[in-house]
Amino acid sequence: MSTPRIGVLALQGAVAEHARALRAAGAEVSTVRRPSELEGLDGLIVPGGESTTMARLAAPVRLLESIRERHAEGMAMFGTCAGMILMADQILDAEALTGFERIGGLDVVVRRNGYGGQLESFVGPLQVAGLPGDDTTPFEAVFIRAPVIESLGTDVEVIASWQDRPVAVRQGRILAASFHPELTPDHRLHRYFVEITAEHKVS
Ligand SMILES: NC(=O)CC[C@H](N)C(=O)O
Repeated sequence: MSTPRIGVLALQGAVAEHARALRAAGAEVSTVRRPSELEGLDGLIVPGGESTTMARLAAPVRLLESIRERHAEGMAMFGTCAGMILMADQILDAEALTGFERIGGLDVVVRRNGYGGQLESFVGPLQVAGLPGDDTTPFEAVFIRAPVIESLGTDVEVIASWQDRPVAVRQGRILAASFHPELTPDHRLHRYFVEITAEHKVS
């Protein structure tokens, strides 16, 4: 199987950390700032940061619409924190996103900042189902102004929960997490995404 090509949306947020983790997980990595840079990608990570800032920066070149189209054509997506917010079909407490185009496609309802503000950031050890290699060692998940997943559709599989609430989910070739998997040296979630991307690779 050839190496999957995975982009990292690089408008704002934890871009370099995702790129490093993806390379360590065996992908060929590039950054994406404009629609033409989505060409030939098998997968895309939309990082954490600030969903409102990303939506505003993407708007002039209609980048989020292009991501939605490329996903419909087969590109896998992994949204972390703000990235998950942009992929959610419904967002609560999202007045600041009103009028901005989003990606959508993930059948969940999320609440922005549902885990509180910056001072409520925390690290939670998670059991994540289906990770490549070892899925018994807890994954140290970093939550920063994280979104709460309030509800999910029947096609959405919960792969990790924190205090009885889902925090990582998969829906076909979409992976999403409330937390920041790129901020710790544990690359198992990135490897999992590389595997999903390779499974759905069209080229
Ligand atoms: N760490 C994060 O990505 C925070 C997300 C932020 N609360 C938002 O709405 O985009």
